[in-house]
Order: sequence, then C-alpha cells, then structure tokens
Amino acid sequence: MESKPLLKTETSIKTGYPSQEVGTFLPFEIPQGAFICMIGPNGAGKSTLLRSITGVQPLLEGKILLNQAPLHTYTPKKLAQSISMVLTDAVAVGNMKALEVLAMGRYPYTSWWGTLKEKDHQVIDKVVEQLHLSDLIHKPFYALSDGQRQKVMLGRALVQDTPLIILDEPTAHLDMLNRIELVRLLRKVVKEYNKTVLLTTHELELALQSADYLWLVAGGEQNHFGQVEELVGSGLLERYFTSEGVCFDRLNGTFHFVSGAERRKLFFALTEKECTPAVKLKYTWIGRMLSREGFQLVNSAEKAEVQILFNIFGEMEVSTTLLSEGSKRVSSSGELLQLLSTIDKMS
Ligand SMILES: Nc1ncnc2c1ncn2[C@@H]1O[C@H](COP(=O)(O)OP(=O)(O)OP(=O)(O)O)[C@@H](O)[C@H]1O
Repeated sequence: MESKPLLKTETSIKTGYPSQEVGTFLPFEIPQGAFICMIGPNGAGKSTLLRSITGVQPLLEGKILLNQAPLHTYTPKKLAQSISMVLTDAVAVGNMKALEVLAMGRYPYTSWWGTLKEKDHQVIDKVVEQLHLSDLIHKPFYALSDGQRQKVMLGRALVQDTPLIILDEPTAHLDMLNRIELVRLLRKVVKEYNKTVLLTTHELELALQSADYLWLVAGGEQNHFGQVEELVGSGLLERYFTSEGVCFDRLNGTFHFVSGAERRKLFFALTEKECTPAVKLKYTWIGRMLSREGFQLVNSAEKAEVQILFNIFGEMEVSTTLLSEGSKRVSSSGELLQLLSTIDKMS
C-alpha cells in the first residue's frame, strides 16, 4: 500500500516576497523515507523554497500540506516536532559543549524551563551512539572542526526527531571524505529510520549519485521535481544544464563544465588500440581534463584545429598549422595545457 505523502501541494504554488515573486512550482508529493537533493544556480530560489517549506516565509500563492494539514495551521512547537533544519552558517553557541548543542534539539519536547527527562536523555544517547559522537561531545563546540560540527548539527536534528530533516548546503565546508561520509550517514538516516532528508547542494554529481529525487530549481517557471532516473531519462537535466554552461554526459552521469570562452576543437586519439591499462587511464583522464577546460573534442581530425595523438608511452604529439614547427611532443597534462594555451593566443 502506498504510504501517505509527508509533504504535498494540491495546486501550483508561488514562492517569493512582497517585493518580488521568485518561483512557481507545479504540484508535488514528497514521500516519507526519501533522499532529495535540491540543485540550481545561485539566486534561483532554493533558500526561498526552503523558507516556505519550513513556514518561515509565507507563500504568495497556494498552500503546502505537511502530513495532510496546511503548514500555516501548525503551532511553532508542532512545527519544530515535524521539521528540523541544519544550517551551514556558524551557529552562535558561546562556550557550549557539543553535548549541550545536541541537547538543544530536544527543546520542542521539554517544558518551558528546558529540563530534560529520562526519555530525552535516551534519545540523545542513542544519537551519540549512532553517529559515533562519544569522543566529541565533551569538547567545546567552537573547538570542533567544520566536519565535526556538521556531524554534531546533524546529530541535533536527529535528536529533534522530526520526520523531515532539511539541510542547507551541508557539504559546503567539507573535504571529499567527509562529504562522502556525510552523504552515507544521511542515506542511512533515510533508509533505517524512514526520515525524509531534503538538502540543497551545488555538487551535481554527488546529488546524482545519492538522491532518490531531484528538485531542479532554476527560478521562475523552470522548476522540476522528480525521480533522478526520470529527470535524466527525459533529457531534462541535459537541457537544463547545457543552458547553464555545463555539458551533461547522460551515460556516465557526469558533468563537464564548458568555459564561457570559445576554445578550439581538438582531435584527441590513441595511436594504438592495444595499450596498457595505465596508458588508457592516463588517456581517459587527460580527455576529461580537456573537456573540463572547455575544449571541444571532435571525432575526426578534419574537423579539428589541433590534433593530439597519444602514444603507448603516454606521450602526446600535438600538431597544428599554427605551430611554426608543425608539431610538438609533450608528456604531461601540465605541459599539454601550457602548449594549448600558447596555441590559443596565436590567432
Ligand atoms: N528577504 C528577501 N526579500 C526580497 N528578496 C529576497 C529576499 N531573500 C532573497 N531574495 C531574492 O530572492 C531570489 C532568490 O534567492 P534565494 O536566496 O532563494 O536563492 P538561492 O537559490 O538559495 O541562491 P544561492 O544558491 O545563492 O543560495 C533572489 O533574487 C534574491 O535576491
């Protein structure tokens, strides 16, 4: 049996401010137990939509239902028991210990005095165990690293024990390993505890690899919500990001950033089909680097202004009529980029 949606709209909604309309969103349904990544360019309206979903910014049109009830009918306490928010900005908590920051997550359940009961301590202890926070909780919050703080803030959201957890750019200050660790943790929260996690990110590949649903927020009417496979399959992602100066490789699920400046067409090929895996690997990654740098890789030498032949020793013969000597040999990606940049300046 289909479970009831956690969050839904019955009609289109409009987000924005009295001074400015920001976005229109077609009716959507967000299920319980889903991992959703919201992506889109700066200023497109992601934070505004999050503010509307958390009840901070009233909608200009339409209404959002949270567990079947309109959001505006929720008391602040009931809302805090339903939605938790993890912000990237530094939180002002003075000299508080990490444990005290965690415990703040229980405020929607405590009395006016904030006294914790047995049940509150049990919830906190469980989260400390789940997130392996025991080494951190007795340290002052300000003395933690960005990654450790992020983990404690996620812990606070879990302590708040809400069906919906919203995170605004949670990976912004994290290194690669901590980003992967955080995403793994969030997916665990979704799958094991049936929470719905909604986060904003500018890391498209990370979103594609981890999300069940994507929310593309491009502003105005250009907003789409759907399962990752649906959005990729329909070509929407490709169209959407091509216009943003990014090429999307549908098969690999990877993005190539296209530089604004027009760069040359290159024919980049292996001289021999049979070569060692190490040479193939170097060839593949140099090809990716060239795309990333904004060169257009074409599949025939006739269409290209520069030809780069990659031999079995990992060396590259760069030929173009623009070079006085006709061709030049380079062996590293750095040398290749330098030569291509020199060629760029030649016409
Ligand atoms: N309090 C406000 N009053 C009026 N307009 C606002 C307010 N806050 C944001 N805006 C405007 O709303 C639009 C959307 O901003 P929003 O912060 O939602 O974008 P965003 O997608 O979250 O951007 P980013 O990726 O840079 O965080 C922008 O044009 C912004 O200037």
